Amino acid sequence: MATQQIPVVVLAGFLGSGKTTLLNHLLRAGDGTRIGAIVNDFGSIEIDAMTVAGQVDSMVSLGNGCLCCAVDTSELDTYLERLARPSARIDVIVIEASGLAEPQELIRMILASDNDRIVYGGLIEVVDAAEFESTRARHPELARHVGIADIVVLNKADRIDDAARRALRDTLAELAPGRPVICTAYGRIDPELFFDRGPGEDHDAAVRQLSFEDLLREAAAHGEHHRAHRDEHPQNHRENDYRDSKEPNGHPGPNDPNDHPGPNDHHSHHDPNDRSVNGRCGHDDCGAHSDQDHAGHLHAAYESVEFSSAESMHPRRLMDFLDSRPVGLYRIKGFVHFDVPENRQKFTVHAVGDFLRFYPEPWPRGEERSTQLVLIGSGIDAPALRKELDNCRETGPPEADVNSMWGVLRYVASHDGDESGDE
Ligand SMILES: Nc1nc2c(ncn2[C@@H]2O[C@H](COP(=O)(O)OP(=O)(O)OP(=O)(O)O)[C@@H](O)[C@H]2O)c(=O)[nH]1
Repeated sequence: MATQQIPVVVLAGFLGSGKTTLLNHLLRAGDGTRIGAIVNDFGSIEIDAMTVAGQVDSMVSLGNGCLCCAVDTSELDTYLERLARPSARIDVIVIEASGLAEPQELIRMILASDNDRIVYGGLIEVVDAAEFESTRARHPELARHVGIADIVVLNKADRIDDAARRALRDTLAELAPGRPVICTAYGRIDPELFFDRGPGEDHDAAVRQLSFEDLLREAAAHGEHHRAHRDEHPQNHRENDYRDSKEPNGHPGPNDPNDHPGPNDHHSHHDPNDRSVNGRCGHDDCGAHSDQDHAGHLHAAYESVEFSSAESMHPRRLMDFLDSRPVGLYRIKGFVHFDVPENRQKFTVHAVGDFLRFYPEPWPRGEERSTQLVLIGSGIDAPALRKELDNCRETGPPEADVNSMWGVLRYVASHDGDESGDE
């Protein structure tokens, strides 16, 4: 018998636009809505997954590489299956795409799933107010991503002035006609706009948080294994097979679309009916349906470099590296360990274009101090970047003193938006 289906919302947006920040806000402000998060990192060190894992128990990570290019979607199917299991009592599943993913490919995967407990819940496209126009000049396909969104979040509104904000709103309204454009700072949106469903009456507060370990245990109890799943459900794993939507009117859209322009809105831009007979998503402008043809995908032009070090980093040498980073190196994220008196916290670092911030916090109990960085860019020299970072390590007795921290401390900002850093 049909039960209410769980909406699967795709959270997309270019590198560093604020997807993880928004997701963490939803997880904190969800007001009892049980959110299952699936995080897709581009680099093999899963920085986003680590950040989100601190906020939510029901989180699974699809690391390394763009999910949109997965020829074998069984991993996604497996995770959707786990999160949608009635015992998980999840109200909504959010997939945070990598900053280079093609959202229409993710949508296609969700629509193609034969899991009848889930339903595609809409695309939220996060736009970096400070970077959008220059990024769009380099990647015109971003306009297409905005064009297929159900809700556009104009994030980092704090970084531009009123006139620029008005101009951007107009541009986005043109790119996504009829779709709501919501201006935010630090992704602080009203969760009601995204999630139609509050917790059901049968939701016992005591069991509200189900840990990922619980999900794994449950999976083990069911003898579930990635391969087993594939063997059991070979129909899930056809390659280049675009099935029709399982349920043409599958959107739950419990909200009155006139009340809440949420992604589950019946007027969603992605009505499953809006698909041609071969099951493709039906958008003329999608242009990237072949699993082999990713030349037009954003990530085709980008590569990621991972760097890890058990040794502490010399702050001045690291700042020299960051200050002289090549233009193509658009995104850096990770954690840095400095062995400097009074500065031995975990320094989370984010660079997005010219933007650079450090966020010092105590190291979580039991977490080994180390530096882990992911660098993402276009036309970058990976071996040279790794070598430069290697040179920032303190391989002998720590040389850095408090004074050498000044360069770093100039860029310290708190997570809640205290913008004290220089640019
Ligand atoms: N000033 C400002 N900074 C923001 C805002 N939202 C996010 N940031 C900062 O932007 C940086 C990147 O944010 P993330 O949430 O990690 O961005 P993302 O889209 O998940 O990044 P990728 O997954 O790498 O694509 C972090 O330093 C955030 O603190 C905002 O509204 N204003």
